Amino acid sequence: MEPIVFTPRLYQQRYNFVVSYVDQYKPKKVADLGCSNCSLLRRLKFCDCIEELVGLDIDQRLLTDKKESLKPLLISYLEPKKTRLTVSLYHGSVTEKDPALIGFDLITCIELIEHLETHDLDKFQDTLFGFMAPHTVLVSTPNSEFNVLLPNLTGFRHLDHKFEWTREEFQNWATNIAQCYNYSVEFSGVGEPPANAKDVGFCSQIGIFTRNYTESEESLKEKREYKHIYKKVLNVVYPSLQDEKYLQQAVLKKAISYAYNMKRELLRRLFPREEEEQEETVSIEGQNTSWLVSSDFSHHEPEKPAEEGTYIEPFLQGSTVHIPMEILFRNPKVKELCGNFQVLKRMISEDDSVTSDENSVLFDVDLENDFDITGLQ
Ligand SMILES: C[S@@+](CC[C@H](N)C(=O)[O-])C[C@H]1O[C@@H](n2cnc3c(N)ncnc32)[C@H](O)[C@@H]1O
Ligand SMILES: [Mg+2]
Repeated sequence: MEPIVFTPRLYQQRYNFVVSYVDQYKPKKVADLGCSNCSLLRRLKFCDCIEELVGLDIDQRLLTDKKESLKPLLISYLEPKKTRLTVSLYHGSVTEKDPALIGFDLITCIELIEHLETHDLDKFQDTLFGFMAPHTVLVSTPNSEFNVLLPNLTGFRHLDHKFEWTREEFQNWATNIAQCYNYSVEFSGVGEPPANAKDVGFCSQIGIFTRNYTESEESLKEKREYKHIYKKVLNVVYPSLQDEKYLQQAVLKKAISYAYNMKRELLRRLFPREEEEQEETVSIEGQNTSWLVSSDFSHHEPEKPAEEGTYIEPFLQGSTVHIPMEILFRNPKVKELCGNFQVLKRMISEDDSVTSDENSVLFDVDLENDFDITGLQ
């Protein structure tokens, strides 16, 4: 029998299933039970909707080894997300009740249940559906009917599996739970069988449980009072635009590079290099060329005064280029980040790396050396 090759790999298809669910339903609080080497968590941390991401596993060594991989990368500091993301890892058992896992929108259990002994499975289902009671649960487990297609397989797919269920067995288990804990359940899967063996079903079967009720504040309050028994292995808050420090960095990066480009454009227009001047003249032949400003910089005045003392065009005064803040606020990204003009003004004026007066960002220009204003260059 030919070995079956899944593309993408089967485990990736399971993760893709979860990520597609997250993309579609945008849960904010997500936990992965039996998170193992944290591979799924590493993918989920890029989902912008998630604000709290938690992993739980009974294997402490694995969590300790992998926790570094969940810390923010340099890019997270350079491009902070809009929402604040907290990532935590806990060492503990899915059979134990701990308030750290209540109030979640989504809890995933990917290839976990078949690793639990029957008495632990009973405790687990009460902990998950009765205590944690998230809005949605995704459970994946092997479909034993698919095993006939796996060459050389004797027994279970993994040495640590305590059972492998047919579709009927899994669906009976899931339907009973749904009834008992007031959830609805639907079934799906990943790992398509080959065309000539469609009747065996997916290689991994998946149950999607959705809670039918809204949990009361009173019930949540009661659960919050349970003793904490999981051991925290990691708790890290990602940089985000919710933090003033990172918001200011992002605003400055956008606003100052925009201001810098305007400065360059203004100087290019005031002091065109010979070849550029010719190019510009050729390209706009037959059109009005009066904007090609004279290089007599000392007499260059701002074009349109807005209110008294405020100018809405960049201008050169002496050897300083003024880029009025109103112009910076016209940049859509700057506007989106700041929300209002006063925030932009405050962020720019508070930062020591930017020279500004009340109304403008200022750039000093070395006119003699950088531009041919004397005709000697
Ligand atoms: C097959 S691995 C699943 C890995 C991961 N979910 C994935 O899809 O890549 C099963 C994981 O469940 C964990 N596990 C087993 N029993 C557990 C328990 N009682 N509580 C928490 N985790 C448990 C194991 O340590 C292991 O990391
Ligand atoms: Mg397994």
